[in-house]
Amino acid sequence: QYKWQKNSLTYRIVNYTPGMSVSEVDDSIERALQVWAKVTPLRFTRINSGTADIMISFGRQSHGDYYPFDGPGGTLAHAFAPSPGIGGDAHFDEDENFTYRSNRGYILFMVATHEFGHSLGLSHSDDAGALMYPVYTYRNPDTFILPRDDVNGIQSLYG
Ligand SMILES: CC(C)C[C@H](C(=O)NO)C(=O)N[C@@H](CC(N)=O)C(=O)NCc1cccc(N)c1
Ligand SMILES: [Ca+2]
Ligand SMILES: [Zn+2]
Ligand SMILES: [Zn+2]
Repeated sequence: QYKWQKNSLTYRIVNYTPGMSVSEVDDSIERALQVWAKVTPLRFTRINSGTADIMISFGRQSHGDYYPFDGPGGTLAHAFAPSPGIGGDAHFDEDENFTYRSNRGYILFMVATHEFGHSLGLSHSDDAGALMYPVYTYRNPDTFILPRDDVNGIQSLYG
């Protein structure tokens, strides 16, 4: 299964990161999902208990799957391609400095939008301007526009 077979998906923010307020994390996650919803028929509904399609959590080092994080730097987060169970889930490396807007540290909104691309079935792009390019580059979250390569990628799956 390489994509979701339904357009209505649930998500749950399982825990939070100390460096940001609850509302900043909630807003970053919601806006990241909306980036993809805007260019597809996908719709995201938040639940606050039970198992969602997309379970979102922060963890460090070994955190319950076979892909332990690596401390500050290196891997910032990872997400699993669509499938039952862990598919769709997004994990963020607690040892990173995630921020709401400042360019010191990693903008959670940007990292989350990238990770949710994976959660929806996208792999990395070799287009250096793409959000799905493997390496993080700072972009102003207030003026962010989803690059054409990413729009084409997601619409080839859900257009
Ligand atoms: C092999 C993967 C587990 C690497 C991992 C990733 O791609 N996660 O989706 C990751 O954290 N990659 C780093 C690469 C790095 N350390 O620069 C990254 O920044 N990914 C998040 C990201 C966020 C926003 C934009 C882009 N292009 C990439
Ligand atoms: Ca790391
Ligand atoms: Zn993980
Ligand atoms: Zn990635």
